[in-house]
Amino acid sequence: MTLPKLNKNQVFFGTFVHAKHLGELEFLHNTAVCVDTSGKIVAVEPNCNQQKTVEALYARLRWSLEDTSVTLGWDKRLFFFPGFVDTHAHASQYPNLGIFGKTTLLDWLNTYTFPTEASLAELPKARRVYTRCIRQALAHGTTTAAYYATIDVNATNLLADLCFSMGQRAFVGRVCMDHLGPDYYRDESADQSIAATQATIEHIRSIDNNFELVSPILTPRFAPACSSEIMKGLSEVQQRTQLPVQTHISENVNEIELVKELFPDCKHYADVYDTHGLLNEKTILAHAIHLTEEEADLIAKRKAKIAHCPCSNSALSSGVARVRWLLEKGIQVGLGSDMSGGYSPSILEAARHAKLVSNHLIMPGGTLGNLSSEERDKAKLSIEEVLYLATKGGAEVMGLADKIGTFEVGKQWDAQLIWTGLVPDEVAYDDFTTYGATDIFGWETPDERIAKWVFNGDSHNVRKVWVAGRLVHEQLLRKENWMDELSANSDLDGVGLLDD
Ligand SMILES: O=c1[nH]c(=O)c2nc[nH]c2[nH]1
Ligand SMILES: [Zn+2]
Repeated sequence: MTLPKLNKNQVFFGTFVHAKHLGELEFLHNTAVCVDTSGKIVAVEPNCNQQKTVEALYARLRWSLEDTSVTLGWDKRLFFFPGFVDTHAHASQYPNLGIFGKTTLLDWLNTYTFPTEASLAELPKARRVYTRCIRQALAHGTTTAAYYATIDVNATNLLADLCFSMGQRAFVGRVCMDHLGPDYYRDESADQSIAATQATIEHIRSIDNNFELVSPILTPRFAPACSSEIMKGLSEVQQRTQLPVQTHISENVNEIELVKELFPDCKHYADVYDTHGLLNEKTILAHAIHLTEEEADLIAKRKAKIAHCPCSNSALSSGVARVRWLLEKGIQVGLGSDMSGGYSPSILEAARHAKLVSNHLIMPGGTLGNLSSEERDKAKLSIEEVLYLATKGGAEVMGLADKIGTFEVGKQWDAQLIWTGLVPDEVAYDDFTTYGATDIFGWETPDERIAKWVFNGDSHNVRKVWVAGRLVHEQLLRKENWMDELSANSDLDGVGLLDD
């Protein structure tokens, strides 16, 4: 199968905000973005006048009014933002969001995680869990995700089917683990694990043969759960298929001790993956908290990527990753929800948490608390930086930077429409939608509006979400065309409409 073409071209009008470079947000006001029927951006026209632009653009693109649908975002409380990229998420752990008590990694796996993952061999349950996971991720603006499923082939295939049918761009990995896991949840052997992985690759090829939307990803769970044979086998599959790889590294101090015991001939944790042929530019390593200088240098040399998972790192008391240090080594970093080590499906939550834990790192008593004040200030991440990690950084980590992450000609229309105002009572479904948490008065600068959204926003701000040009989520409101009416009546300075 291939993705069917859309039946219309599309033009989106309004303000577009994106991060083309680390630490910089670009605001494109009064802009039109044109998307063709393959979901690709074919024109970005700043400073446009709606009527004139439509006429000129349609002439240039040879589009006609009948073939084109228009989405208006003419209101200062609205902006388009690139869809979020979740570089590390366990879809199979979705029912456990928020449930972790006082556990740390290794007892958390045994207490909560392995029983839940094993239970998804029951396909009706897997369907419920995966459907709700994808729906929530889309509703939070996540247009692309790197998912771990479980060891079960049928349930993994089901996750891939659901991503494809619900329209989420995804990497879907069958979890490989022939060691450490309990008897009831472990691969029988390395050979069986590789054959099962191969079966999921074939299945995904059968639903999306060019891996346009959904792609397989090789998924050795983490070194302590994998024999040398399984890792070597997966490396051979990777050399043959060029598929991406995802795994965990250096998350927890007890885990690192375990890796030393299990692989005494390896120099360190990163060396385990390197000597088994799994450390290369297609590898996504989650956490990377306690890496040594030598490990980080090796990761940089191999061009492997890092999924920073701050919500999980805090929830499981794992530690604080030194993101600035990783970035300065030239390592590409994205954000991961790591549900359900992380407590939230939201990459906006991961972004705000990434900012806050970078402050923790340099507080008195923090890992970098003894640095000079200049160096401490540098270690902190800015809002612009965490939004870059949430979008373009994530795209780089997933090897998709030529396709997604910013609003540029040639990229796919993977986007979210964000609303930062109040919603009239007659339109909202509940009080929370009416009042929201992002309360814009109207006097804020564009940067301040973004800051208020980053620290107070959630899925209530996400009005519409598109992947590859397809509308995949729309927030339910009582009055369906409320947004269009608002834009049509807006004088571009509509803030204050609802003020007391
Ligand atoms: O955060 C994590 N979640 C997991 O499921 C896992 N498995 C191994 N290591 C892990 N870390
Ligand atoms: Zn994880």
